[in-house]
Amino acid sequence: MPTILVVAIYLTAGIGGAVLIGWYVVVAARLTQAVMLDLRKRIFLHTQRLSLEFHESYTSGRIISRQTSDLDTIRELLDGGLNELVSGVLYGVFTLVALFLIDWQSGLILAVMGLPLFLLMRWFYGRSQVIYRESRVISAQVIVKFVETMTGIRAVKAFRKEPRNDDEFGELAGQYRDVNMRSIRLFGTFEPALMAVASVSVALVLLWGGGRVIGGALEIGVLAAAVLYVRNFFAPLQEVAFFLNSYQSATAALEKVSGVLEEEPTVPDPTDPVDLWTAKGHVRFDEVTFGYSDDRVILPHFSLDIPAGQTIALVGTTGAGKSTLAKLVSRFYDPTRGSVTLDDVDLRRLHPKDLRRAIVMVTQEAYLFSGTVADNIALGKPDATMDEIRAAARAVGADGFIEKLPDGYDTDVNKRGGRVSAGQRQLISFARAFLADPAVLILDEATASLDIPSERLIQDALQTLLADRTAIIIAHRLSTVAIADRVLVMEHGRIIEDDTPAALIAGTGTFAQLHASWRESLV
Ligand SMILES: Nc1ncnc2c1ncn2[C@@H]1O[C@H](COP(=O)(O)OP(=O)(O)OP(=O)(O)O)[C@@H](O)[C@H]1O
Repeated sequence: MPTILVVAIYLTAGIGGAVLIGWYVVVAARLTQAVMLDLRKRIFLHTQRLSLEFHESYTSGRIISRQTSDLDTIRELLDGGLNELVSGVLYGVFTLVALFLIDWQSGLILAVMGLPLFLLMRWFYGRSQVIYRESRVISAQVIVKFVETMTGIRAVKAFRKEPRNDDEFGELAGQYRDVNMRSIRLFGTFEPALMAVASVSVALVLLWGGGRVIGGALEIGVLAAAVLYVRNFFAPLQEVAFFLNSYQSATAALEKVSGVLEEEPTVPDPTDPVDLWTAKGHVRFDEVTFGYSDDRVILPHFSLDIPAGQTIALVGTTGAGKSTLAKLVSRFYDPTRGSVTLDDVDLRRLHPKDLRRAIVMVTQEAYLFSGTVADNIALGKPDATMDEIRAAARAVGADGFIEKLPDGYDTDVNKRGGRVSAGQRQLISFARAFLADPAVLILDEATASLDIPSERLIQDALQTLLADRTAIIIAHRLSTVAIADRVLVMEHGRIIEDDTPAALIAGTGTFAQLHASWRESLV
């Protein structure tokens, strides 16, 4: 009868254990996936919200490594590490208690051996922290190098940079291998040391217990059980060490991820925004001082008044601060001192929605997102109808080439055959801006990379695009300047000339000289 009872208990425990494990696996997986989903979304939303200043200094490769390898490391801990820790600790505690109950002296020996065990664990924990931090940094550098090379593949090929890149990547990948080897070597030292502590503990229990068995103070069966318990105590510690290993690796990754999540936008949304539903487009710089860093001022005490509806052309030597001025009008950055206003409202107080609707910047790169041509134009007004999209394309003269594309407006811009030229890309981005219909439009060197026929097409498109709105054009080509009402010549963050194109050409200043040499180059 007792045998049947024992067997029944054993069976019940076995089946109960299996059911619990099954349940645990599902619940743990659900929890892990929920945490990962949350983290993944938070990193994306947060990095997208961060200001341009962050993105101009934090390379895209580093952001990618936060989203990929760092998150994977955290997932590995949640996936496997936690149950190892829980089962390891429970197993260890139960074994120790059981050992004390059957023979307290053996239990005491094991408790004393806890000191070298603790020291060993602490050493391992400290070392692995250093190694995994290093590993996260190098792993990010490997991804950065890869992303940078692939993003700049045209420049890489043009300058035959492949061999140098191979060397640099090989060097980084080698460093990554080395740091991984160090973590494996650490484990390789830790495991035998753990086994040595276990063996010494068993030996001590055997020695002390053996003496007592010979003296008749202890039964041989109890000694055998004590030795088994001591061995059992150490067995799950390896699992705990595995946990510590993934824990350290995940902590290093989490440090990196939270570093990004703790970044605050340097251009914060206003707490008490002013509504400006229909902006007129009056832009003013009032005693603005700005620098990207504290030690270098780019725009010193800069003041400028652009009445609504005026078209301004910004001209000047490279590095004069033209793009910086445009970034301040778009509120990609805030001034260090002074203010930039739209219709007399400080941009810092404008509701972000109103700001984005009122001020649009078209950059030289004219980025097209994956999707159709129509999708890309509709970016300017997400709820636009197909008729509005077509009308916008027609207005800037983009409809001709779009209709010739394999699927017209439904052509996927990233698919073969859907690829468009630089000028066509520019026209699509003009159509996008036209549809957005902002009160203020900024064009940053929009025509710099075009050939003459495309440029002419674009000049026509520009005329339509700029009508009835405030426009700031940064142009190196003087042909673009001709359509402006007013030309500003910038140098070292200051305006040195400010007049109509005709008046400046007639004068003897910098612009007149620039214009004269441009005319000569045309002959
Ligand atoms: N993100 C940045 N971080 C630090 N310095 C910057 C940054 N962007 C520009 N600068 C510096 O600010 C100065 C003005 O740059 P800006 O791009 O405004 O000149 P620009 O007149 O538009 O020149 P270009 O005609 O060559 O585009 C330059 O000296 C440049 O080095």
